[in-house]
Amino acid sequence: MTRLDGKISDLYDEVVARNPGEAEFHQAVHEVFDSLGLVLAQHPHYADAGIIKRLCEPERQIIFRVPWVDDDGRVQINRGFRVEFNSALGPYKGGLRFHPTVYLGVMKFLGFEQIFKNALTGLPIGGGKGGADFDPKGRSDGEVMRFCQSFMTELYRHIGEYTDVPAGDTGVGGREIGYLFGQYKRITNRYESGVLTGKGLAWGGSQVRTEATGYGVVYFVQEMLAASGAQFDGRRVVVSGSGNVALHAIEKVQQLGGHVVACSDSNGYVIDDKGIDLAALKQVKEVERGRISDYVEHRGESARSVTSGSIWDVPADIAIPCATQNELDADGAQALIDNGCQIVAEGANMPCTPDAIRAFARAGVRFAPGKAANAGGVATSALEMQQNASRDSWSFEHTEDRLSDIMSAIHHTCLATADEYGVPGDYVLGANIASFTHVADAMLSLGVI
Ligand SMILES: NC(=O)C1=CN([C@@H]2O[C@H](COP(=O)(O)OP(=O)(O)OC[C@H]3O[C@@H](n4cnc5c(N)ncnc54)[C@H](O)[C@@H]3O)[C@@H](O)[C@H]2O)C=CC1
Ligand SMILES: O=C(O)CCC(=O)C(=O)O
Repeated sequence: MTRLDGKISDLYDEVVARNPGEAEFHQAVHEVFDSLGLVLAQHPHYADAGIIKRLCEPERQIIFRVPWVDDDGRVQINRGFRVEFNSALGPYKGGLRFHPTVYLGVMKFLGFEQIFKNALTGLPIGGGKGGADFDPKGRSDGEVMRFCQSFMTELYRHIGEYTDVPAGDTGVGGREIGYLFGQYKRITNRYESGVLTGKGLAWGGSQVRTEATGYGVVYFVQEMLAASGAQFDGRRVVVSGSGNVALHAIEKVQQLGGHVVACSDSNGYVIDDKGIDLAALKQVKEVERGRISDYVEHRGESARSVTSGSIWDVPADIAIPCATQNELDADGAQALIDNGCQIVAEGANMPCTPDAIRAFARAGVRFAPGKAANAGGVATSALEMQQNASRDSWSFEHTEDRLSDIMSAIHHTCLATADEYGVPGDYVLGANIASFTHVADAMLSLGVI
């Protein structure tokens, strides 16, 4: 990572020293700090009031044991987390991730990002994140249910409609939210719909929440194209991943006239010259829960599977990384640049390494950071909270219109802030500065807490 300037560099060194061994958290903090020099030059009072230090220290970090019994009758132990990072703008809000790579550093990077992402939505939600080092892959429904019930048996005492509102993330979808909500309801004897989002449509969920992150990132790209008078219009798009965010990003690109030619999972990627067939992909990933290579069997000659190399070698006008953190490095960025890619928008959280982002900037590739581009998911969660609070349920069309308006407003905020600070077109600086000042001003109003 590059060296930061002056006072902000000392603050960064302090964060690293206070949070040893948490590389992903350091990376997320560094990315935000890299934008703050410009703000502090004009508004030194943010540093004087200790706002930056306070922002880097979670308000509360909960770590707990999650014991459960597998199908063979063996006792399994996992570690659960909830990092309640910042509640200046509203109750802590952010997803739960179930994945074997989960540890405190990943939870803190995701919770830290969530503060700024949620601020950009303009909705009253603070930032938090949670999860467990549980691997749902290969587990039966019964095992997933018992795990979720045990996880909630501790988590329930920390969350609530006005306190902390978890949702899904990697490894946590509708099935898991159902089991978590069921256990919360049972323990508390309260039908508190607003305690979780991403619920089923029959029991308090919102239309469009499932689709929202993937649709939202594509709406954001549509705005980036429109800013230079362009449209999707048959442009070649590569989307990494094949989970919730990727599937719905592919769907929306296709609806808007783009041509998605490749997608992936952790085993490799597929290229389909005729364009990814979404029905076949959903069959493989959502019904059969198979590998991405199985897609080829559904498609015949137009598709092929690649298990070595990188999806970023596939020529594309637009790249939308939707899988996981640090999946697109400097080599991947160079391959995209060499093939003429013009736009990269992060559907996942922090999928591009700092070197990749610098390479895009040098090459003039327009780059949208996740905290702006993938904010549609959490924004629609906040819309779900609004519907729960008013005991209402909106139509798909109305909710999607709200999502599209929110993504357009975030795009406008990024560019307007970048202009204001003399860095036109810089989405990273625009997103970081706009969200930082929003949260920082709220924190200043609330006093030293
Ligand atoms: N679900 C949501 O509403 C939101 C998710 N995100 C972020 O989007 C990303 C994906 O999340 P979801 O789609 O919800 O998770 P998911 O669990 O539904 O899907 C993850 C996908 O990524 C693939 N994958 C994992 N590691 C990979 C690798 N190294 N290379 C290629 N593919 C890989 C998996 O095979 C799977 O297809 C995560 O970074 C998550 O934090 C961000 C905002 C909201
Ligand atoms: O909908 C939510 O509350 C969480 C979404 C999320 O985890 C994210 O934006 O990364």
